[in-house]
Amino acid sequence: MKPINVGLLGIGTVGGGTFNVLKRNEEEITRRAGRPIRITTVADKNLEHARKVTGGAVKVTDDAFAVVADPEIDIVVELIGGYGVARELVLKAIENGKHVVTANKALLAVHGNEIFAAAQKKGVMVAFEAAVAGGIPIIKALREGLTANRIQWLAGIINGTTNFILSEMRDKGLPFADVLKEAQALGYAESDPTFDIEGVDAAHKATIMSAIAFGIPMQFDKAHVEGITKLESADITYAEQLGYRIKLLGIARRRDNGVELRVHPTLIPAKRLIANVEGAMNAVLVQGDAVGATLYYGKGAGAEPTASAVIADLVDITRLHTADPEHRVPHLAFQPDQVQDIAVLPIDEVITSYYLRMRVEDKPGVLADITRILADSDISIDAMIQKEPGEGEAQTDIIMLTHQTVEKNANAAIARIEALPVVCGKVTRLRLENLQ
Ligand SMILES: NC(=O)c1ccc[n+]([C@@H]2O[C@H](COP(=O)([O-])OP(=O)(O)OC[C@H]3O[C@@H](n4cnc5c(N)ncnc54)[C@H](O)[C@@H]3O)[C@@H](O)[C@H]2O)c1
Ligand SMILES: N[C@@H](CCO)C(=O)O
Ligand code: NA
Repeated sequence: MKPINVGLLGIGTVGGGTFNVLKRNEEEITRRAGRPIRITTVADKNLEHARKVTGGAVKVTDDAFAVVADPEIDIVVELIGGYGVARELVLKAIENGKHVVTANKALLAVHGNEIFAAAQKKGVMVAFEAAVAGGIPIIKALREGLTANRIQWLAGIINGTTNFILSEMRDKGLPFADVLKEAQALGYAESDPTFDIEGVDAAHKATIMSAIAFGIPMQFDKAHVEGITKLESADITYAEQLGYRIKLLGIARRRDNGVELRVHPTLIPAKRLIANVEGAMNAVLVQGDAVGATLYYGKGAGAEPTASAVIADLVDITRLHTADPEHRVPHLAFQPDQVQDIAVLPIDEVITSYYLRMRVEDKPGVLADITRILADSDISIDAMIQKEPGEGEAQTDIIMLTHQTVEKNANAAIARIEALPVVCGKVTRLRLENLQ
């Protein structure tokens, strides 16, 4: 059996994992793929490290462009990351007629439309299972397993670093900065960890999933992105008291007038399975009209879990590459000429429930003033806590959970509440999803 030849660009965390798993499970993988998958060349700008990992078994170079131009290479695996050189290398590989496997969600969310169009034109495959939720086969599930369904919404814990931070802060009371350093040492974080903690990485992944779920282009620039850096521990505690957990969720939801695409800290009922996903684990909940709710769980980051997805893509390509391009699974689940230009809704138009925390004067009638404003705006209250003021304190906290409303309506009501003389400072507002 003639091996399929792979050029590996970047042998860091994921590249190293890919190299090792491919070697360890070589026989089993060959039995599945139908022919050996052989890494023939590794390109990494850190030559010494690349030589150490590969142990002299393959050709090592610091010139990734030479690899994408090498006529012997059938598949290029891009594990460098970022939008710069990675974009150039992927486009060059496609131009040279090579299939591409990438774990680079940033690249696909921002330049995916260009990359998939180029691949389509050239008749090559671009596979990216590792780009969303690492080892969980969520791309496969959305693209192939759920094709009978009109997918209504999906919501996922799709950033291991932030889920790890939230879990460790809640369980062990550890400070944010210390836990972030630990996540970096464990290889979960992006090279720029602000992408993790500010929600950008999760938004890249949600963007990719929204395209496959709804048959729309990548619209990362329209996604609403909020991270966990402004989250206060008081809200994590109050949420627990009300029976909720706070998770950084990536949400994509079909509405009559467009698609919601948003990442933000979200209260979810503690009794939901997904609320109990802890540490660096990921989980994605997908609601289809025929299948109902389905939940996908597993390791979303780290060397070997991510390598698992990279290699699954290599096997898929090995099996399919001799197939007529017309008969392959479409890159983005829908046939390329069937992608619909459905717009992502501005965040003001999103429909969700809210958690509101406000500091108020401990005076009669305060609660009545606040509930009147909410009633005027047609916002129902679902649950409430009013704290006793501390010893000698003239102020106290009120926490409310509301029913669903359009965000602009909630914002207008909150502005009126903040204008009340008995309300001190800003109202803390978090979104809440029941995920049903
Ligand atoms: N680490 C994870 O758990 C994880 C999970 C899923 C997806 N990803 C994605 O996988 C990709 C790789 O991530 P990683 O964590 O392995 O990163 P990494 O920083 O550990 O590895 C990147 C490697 O690329 C090399 N490199 C950088 N510029 C280069 C260039 N111009 N030419 C050749 N080599 C170059 C670096 O020397 C390094 O060895 C990123 O797109 C990341 O978002 C990572
Ligand atoms: N930085 C990412 C890696 C996996 O994509 C995370 O923490 O989930
Ligand atoms: Na995946």
